[in-house]
Amino acid sequence: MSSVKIECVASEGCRIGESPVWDEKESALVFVDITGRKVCRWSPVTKQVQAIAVDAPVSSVALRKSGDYVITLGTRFAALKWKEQLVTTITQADKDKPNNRFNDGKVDPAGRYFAGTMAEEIRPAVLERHQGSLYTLFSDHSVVKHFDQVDISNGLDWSLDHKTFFYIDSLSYSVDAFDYDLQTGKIGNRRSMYKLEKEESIPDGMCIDTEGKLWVACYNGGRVIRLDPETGKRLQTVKLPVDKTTSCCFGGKDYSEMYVTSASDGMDKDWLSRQPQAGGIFKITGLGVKGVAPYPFAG
Ligand SMILES: O=C(O)[C@H](O)[C@@H](O)[C@H](O)[C@H](O)CO
Ligand SMILES: [Zn+2]
Repeated sequence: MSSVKIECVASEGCRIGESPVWDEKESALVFVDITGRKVCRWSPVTKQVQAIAVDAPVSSVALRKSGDYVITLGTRFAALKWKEQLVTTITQADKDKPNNRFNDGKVDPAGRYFAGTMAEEIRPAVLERHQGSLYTLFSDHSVVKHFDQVDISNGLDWSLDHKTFFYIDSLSYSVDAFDYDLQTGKIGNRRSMYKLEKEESIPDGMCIDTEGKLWVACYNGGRVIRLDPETGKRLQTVKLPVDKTTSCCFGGKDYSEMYVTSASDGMDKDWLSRQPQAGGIFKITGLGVKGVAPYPFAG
């Protein structure tokens, strides 16, 4: 634990960096800048970020079995062809809510794309409440709504045995668990697994490691925390040099490195001058634990 090392690998300065995903085929980290309206790809070899500009807030990106990516764009699920820089709509959600947009999303172990919505923020964490819903995009491109009344739909992942779905609605300050049916993609029996402490602030994106423990990025908390879903206890805290840590994933060789995205939206000049790396991408090594490869969307 003492050899934990944190490095800012891309300091381009996202407005809201989010949804980091390791793309093994490309040996690169894919992520989005939500309000910057960009899908980005960072190569550890060139140390450069390539970006594709899109026409709406892009809140998550996922791998696709057929190659390339799927994204949540505004209130749409869309396909993104990287080389061609081509975005095509798959389907739209929340048609009756023009002020909404998608937020975090992730593909389940069976290849279904889960993503939730929220009202557009007036400023960070300030928005019309209860406007969001959680959706699944199936491989046949049909969409199912699981529930509504969500404030800020955020981090999600599945337990190693695929029997539990973990989910964060940020303004509940809770990491929740559901029973998960991998056969059908249905969720049920919601309960709180962990309540954030005050200095941890707002729970945002999360990912699971190969020991079945959850890593949660704490927005305004400047940290990632490792939780034990069995006991509901926090096992570890890793602090970062920026407050607005938004999400995390494992990547790199054998998924032994952790990547953390961050945001700069909502910070004034003073705050930004104290944290010049705000909006950067961070690599954490020496955690002594590995992650699970991301699942590609099956459709
Ligand atoms: O990164 C996200 O998931 C949201 O889009 C952000 O806006 C923050 O989470 C939010 O401001 C804090 O709750
Ligand atoms: Zn988020």
